[in-house]
Amino acid sequence: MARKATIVGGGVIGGGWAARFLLNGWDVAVFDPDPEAARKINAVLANARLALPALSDVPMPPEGRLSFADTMAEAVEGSEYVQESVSERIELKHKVYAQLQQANPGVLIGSSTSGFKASDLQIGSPAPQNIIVAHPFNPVYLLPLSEISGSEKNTEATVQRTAQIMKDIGMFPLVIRKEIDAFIGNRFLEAVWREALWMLKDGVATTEEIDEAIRMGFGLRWGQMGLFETYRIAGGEAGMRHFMAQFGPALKWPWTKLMDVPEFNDELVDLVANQSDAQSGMYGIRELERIRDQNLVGFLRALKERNWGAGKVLREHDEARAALFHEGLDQGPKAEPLTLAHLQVLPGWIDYNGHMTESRYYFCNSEVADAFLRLIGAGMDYVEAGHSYYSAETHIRHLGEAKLGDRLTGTLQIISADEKRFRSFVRIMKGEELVATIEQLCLHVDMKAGRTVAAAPGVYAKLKAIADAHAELPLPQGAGRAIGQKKG
Ligand SMILES: NC(=O)C1=CN([C@@H]2O[C@H](COP(=O)(O)OP(=O)(O)OC[C@H]3O[C@@H](n4cnc5c(N)ncnc54)[C@H](O)[C@@H]3O)[C@@H](O)[C@H]2O)C=CC1
Ligand SMILES: C[N+](C)(C)CC(=O)CC(=O)[O-]
Repeated sequence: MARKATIVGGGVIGGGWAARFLLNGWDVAVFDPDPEAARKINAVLANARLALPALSDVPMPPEGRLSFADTMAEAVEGSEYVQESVSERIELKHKVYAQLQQANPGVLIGSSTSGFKASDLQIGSPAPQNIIVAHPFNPVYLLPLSEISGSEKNTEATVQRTAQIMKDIGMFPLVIRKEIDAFIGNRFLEAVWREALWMLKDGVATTEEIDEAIRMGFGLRWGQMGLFETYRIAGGEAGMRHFMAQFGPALKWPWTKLMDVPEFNDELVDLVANQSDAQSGMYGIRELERIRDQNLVGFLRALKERNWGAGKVLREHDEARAALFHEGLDQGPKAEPLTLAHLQVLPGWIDYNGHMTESRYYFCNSEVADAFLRLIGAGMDYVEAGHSYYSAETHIRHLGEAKLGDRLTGTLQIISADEKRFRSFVRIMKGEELVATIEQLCLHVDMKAGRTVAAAPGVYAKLKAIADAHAELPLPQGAGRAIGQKKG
């Protein structure tokens, strides 16, 4: 049965949380008295469906069920976790916790608050130990950070449970070691924000110039290394100590107006809002969200390739999902093709013809073949020890169409095998429909010597057992075929 999360407050952040939980397979019940809430959440969800699955080639679990509740009690019934995302008003948050805890006394409540401490949120609660901060960053469905901040009333077990829930939905829980207003991220962002407002107010720069200064330069650095690792490199070979020696004195120079705040009045609001309209008003907000999401997906995927920073979190989440997805795939030799992969057609797999692009058929075959190699004991350990199977020849037949979101299954039949090679026949199925077949000859190679050799006895024994079982099957239709062309 799917796990259930409750989202109270379905605005910008609640919508993002709902999308993250749903796309990770949780059922989600939303409570928000705003009559527009369902429309807004569905708009966020539509963008999230385009973006989140595109981070990975590992399929997401089946999407959870989204429901909108008429009361908070209904929303929280049977729920494992509540993410409170109502407006940033402490008395409103207190009111919400009172209702939630009355309806479901033991439920764990994480707050999206941008700055209230857990001990502020817990005031007046009969069960303060169950209220904790889980502060996300927008867009919640793409950015992994969730700052977990508890008070002395929270037990370590509660902190760890919240952190585990965040991990389960692909986030990076950063447990804050001391209670402070605004945690780490917003304390930092607030400093940057104040400086930006001063520069606007003083006529030093426009909103656009400030954004260019960030996105053309240090913003790119921060996304992958943060502040300290970046400055360590800036110290040259002598590293951080040299950096400190050179730039330490600047702490006393008048570089910043941080100690003061510009007056918050209509004039300042107009200045910022008008310049922002001039800079970006040609895009709708949902359109800007999609642009942002696509940029983030590309950036995050690049980090994942390098297993670095946020990319590492994505990779770990992929591995956890892949393990779940492929659970139970290990199969003994039987006179039937082995079902070895479950795949989902992702946004990046679609070509200009609106269906799965050619190279992904080869990718699907690789997923099936790699699962087969693991099954016979020729996985990564075997490769690292110096032996592997190389593809020598491949023939793909496209028999149907795979479209965005389709779930595909890959089966493999061994047509023939000996110590040095095997010939496989992979079927890519969409339900009962045969979408493609991929026939391949693989050679067993000593990677160092660069030549074919006999497989290790243990590997060959497993391969042979499967090949013997499959010898009872009829030769698949289309096996051994060359490209056919009817004379017209
Ligand atoms: N917008 C942002 O960039 C971020 C906001 N946050 C925090 O997330 C929380 C929500 O902020 P946003 O989503 O930006 O605000 P928002 O204004 O977009 O959404 C707030 C939602 O709460 C709903 N609401 C009001 N009273 C309610 C009640 N009694 N029960 C249920 N729902 C109720 C409103 O109808 C609205 O849909 C705040 O605590 C904020 O500090 C955290 C990270 C980033
Ligand atoms: C502006 N803000 C304080 C609501 C920002 C956040 O809380 C985090 C974010 O997404 O930048």
